Amino acid sequence: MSFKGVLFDLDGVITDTAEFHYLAWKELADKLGISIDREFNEQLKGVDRDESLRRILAFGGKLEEYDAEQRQALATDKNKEYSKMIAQMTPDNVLPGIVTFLEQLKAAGKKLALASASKNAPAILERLGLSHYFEVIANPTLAKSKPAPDIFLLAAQGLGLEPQECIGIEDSAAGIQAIIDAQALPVGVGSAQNLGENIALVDSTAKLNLQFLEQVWQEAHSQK
Ligand SMILES: O=P(O)(O)OC[C@H]1O[C@@H](O)[C@H](O)[C@@H](O)[C@@H]1O
Ligand SMILES: [Mg+2]
Repeated sequence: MSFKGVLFDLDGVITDTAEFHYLAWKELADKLGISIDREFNEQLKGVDRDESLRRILAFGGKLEEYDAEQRQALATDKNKEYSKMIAQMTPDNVLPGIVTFLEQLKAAGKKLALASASKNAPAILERLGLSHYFEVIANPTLAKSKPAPDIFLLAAQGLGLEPQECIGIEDSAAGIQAIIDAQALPVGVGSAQNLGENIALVDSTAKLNLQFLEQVWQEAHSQK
């Protein structure tokens, strides 16, 4: 038996919007007098908009200064900047190897779903010209933020599969935790230092391919 579905994160896996999120948050943080760097940014990856802002404010010791309504206004400002960046995106912004990988998965009859925390996900997939590969885009407004497993559970359910029949692909620590807790099989894009020692990893999306996923699946299931 092999896996039947693949549940994809978007930002940092399919396209490098992780960088745009960072730049937009950094601009806002600078205005608030809070200095964030790329190392701190790892804690924002995969996490939803309000929780990201809360983490930035807490990092600057200013969380108590802003109530939910003020945070909402700040998050809207950030999203305006971010929206300007994504409006410039084209199919050239798809990360290396991803189109070939999606083609391979489709040809092998795998079902594909998007399990992104981003409310901008449908617009980004459109700009990248990739919407038609995905049967389901799980709605993040119906799910608790990663590391809760909800968005992956929703994505698997949308495909009509059990999470145990799926592989989840993520670039964030929060997302890997969500995949594990959903009981799907995680594959990380990134370093063991950021994502953990005990999961299958690639250091570049160019290394994602069907054969690699089949191998990871067989290894995980032969250990049982
Ligand atoms: O603000 P958006 O587009 O709804 O995105 C929410 C989150 O989506 C995740 O995919 C990103 O990794 C986070 O950095 C981001 O905060
Ligand atoms: Mg991501």
